[in-house]
Amino acid sequence: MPSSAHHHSLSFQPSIISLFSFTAIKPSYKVLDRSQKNVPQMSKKAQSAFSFNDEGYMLCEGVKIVDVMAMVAEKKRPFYLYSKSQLTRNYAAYAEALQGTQFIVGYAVKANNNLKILEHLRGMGSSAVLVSGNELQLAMRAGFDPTRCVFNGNGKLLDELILAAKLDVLVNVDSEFDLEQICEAGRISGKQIRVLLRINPDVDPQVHPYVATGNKNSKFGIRNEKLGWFLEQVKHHHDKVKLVGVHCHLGSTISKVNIFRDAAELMVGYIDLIRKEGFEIQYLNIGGGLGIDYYHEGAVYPTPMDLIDTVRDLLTGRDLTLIIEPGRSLVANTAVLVNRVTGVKSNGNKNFIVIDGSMSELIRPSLYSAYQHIELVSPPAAGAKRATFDVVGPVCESSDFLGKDREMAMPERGAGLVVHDAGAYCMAMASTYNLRMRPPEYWVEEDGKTVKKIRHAEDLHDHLRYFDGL
Ligand SMILES: Cc1ncc(COP(=O)(O)O)c(C=O)c1O
Ligand SMILES: N[C@@H](CCCC[NH3+])C(=O)O
Repeated sequence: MPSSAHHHSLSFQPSIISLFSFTAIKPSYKVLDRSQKNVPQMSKKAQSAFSFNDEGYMLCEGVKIVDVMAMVAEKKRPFYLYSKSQLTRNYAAYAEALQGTQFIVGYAVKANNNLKILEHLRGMGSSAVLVSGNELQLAMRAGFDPTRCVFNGNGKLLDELILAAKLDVLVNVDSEFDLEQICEAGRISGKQIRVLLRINPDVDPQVHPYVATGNKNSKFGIRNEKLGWFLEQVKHHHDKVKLVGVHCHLGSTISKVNIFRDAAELMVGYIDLIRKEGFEIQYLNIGGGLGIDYYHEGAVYPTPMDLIDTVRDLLTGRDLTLIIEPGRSLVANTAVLVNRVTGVKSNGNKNFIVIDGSMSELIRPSLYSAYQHIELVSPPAAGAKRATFDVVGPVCESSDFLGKDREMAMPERGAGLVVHDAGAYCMAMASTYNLRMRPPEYWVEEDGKTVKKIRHAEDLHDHLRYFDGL
C-alpha cells in the first residue's frame, strides 16, 4: 500500500483475505491453435497511399514526392508527408469491422498527436485514448467528446485526474495507489468517476519486450488475483467511483489476432464474475496493439476486420460496448519521412548513405532495432550500381541509423529517400537532440493532389524562447 495512504481521509486498507474469490480464472496462457477452425480469413492487401508511377517516381496519392520536396519552404530539412485519404481509409476499416456492434474506437493519441490528424479522426467518429493531462487537453481542443474518451496510465497525477473527473472522462484503474488517487480526485471534484479496471491478463503478445505490456511482470495493470480487493474498494467508495468496465492492453505490433482472442476470452470471464457481484459492467476494452506490415514484402497482414471477427462472438448476448484503442494501425502507414541524401561513403566493408534525417526525427530503428522500409523517390541515374548500405543520419551516435544493410541503387547527392510507415510513434517520439529542431508536417488532401502544411517546423527561436528573461 502507498505510504501516503494515511494522509488522506479515504480509507484504503488492503484486505488480506479478499471478500470474493477470483482465483477461478487462471490465465494459464497459451496461444490457442485456431489453424483448423474458426480462423478468420485474412483480407486482401489494402490499398497503399505510396506507389510508383510508370517513370519510377514515388507518389503520395497523386503527387510526386520530388515535387513536394521542391515546393516546401524548408528545402534543406527532412519533413513528414501524410496521406489524408489513407487516414480516412484506415478509420473506415475499423468502422466497417465494427458495424452491428456497440463500440468506441479510441484513437491512441500517443501514436501521433498532430492536431489536424486528431480533428480528422474525430470528424469520422473516433474517440480518443489519453495518457497525460496534456493529451487530454489537446483532445478537448480537437473537439472529442470527453465522455467517450479513456484516460490510461500507470502514473496518473492528481491534477490530471481532477481534470478527467471534471470532464467526465472514463478512467482506467492501474494499481492500488491509482485507485486511491482516483477516489481523491472524485472527492475533490465532487464527481463520481466512471472507471475501468485495467487487468493484466498475462498473455504474451509475442513482440519486442519494450512494447509488451500484458505479461505478468509488466508495470501496467492489476493482477487478477487482486480483483476482489479492487471490487471491495470500488463498492466502498461508490460515491466517488463507479465501476463500468474492464480493460486490457497486451502490447504493440501484434501480428496474430488469436492473441487478442485469448485475452478477450479471459476478460469476458472476469466481466461475468464481476457482474455476479452486482456491478453493472458496460465496457469491454481490449486495448490497441494491432501491428502493420513494416517489411513491405507482400505479406498479408491481419486487418481490423480480422481482429474484430476474432472477438465478435464474445459480445453476443452480453450487452457490452466494445472499446478498442488502436494507434499504429490507424496512422502508421499514412506517412513517410522524406529525407535528402547528403552523401555516400564507404568505410572498410561498409557503405553508408548519409541523409539529412536522423534518430532525432525518427527513433524507432535506434530504440527497438525496428525495421522501417526505405526507398528512393526517383529512378536511379543511368548506370547507378546497386550495393548494400546502412542509411544513417548526422547525429553523433553510432545508433543513429534509419536502416541497416539495405540493398539499393547508389543515390546521387540530394536525392530523395523516404522512410515508410512513419505516421505512428515517429514524429510523436521526435526529439531535438543535437539541436535538430523538429520537422514540419504536410499532408496530401483527399483530392489526391493538394499539399497542405499541417504542422510548422520548429526552429532555433523556439529553443531560445526557453531562456527568455532568465
Ligand atoms: C493502453 C494503450 N492503449 C493503446 C495503445 C496503442 O497501441 P497501438 O499503437 O499498438 O495500437 C497503447 C500503446 O501501446 C497503450 O499503451
Ligand atoms: N513507441 C512504440 C510503441 C509503444 C506503444 C505504447 N504503449 C513503437 O514505436 O513501436
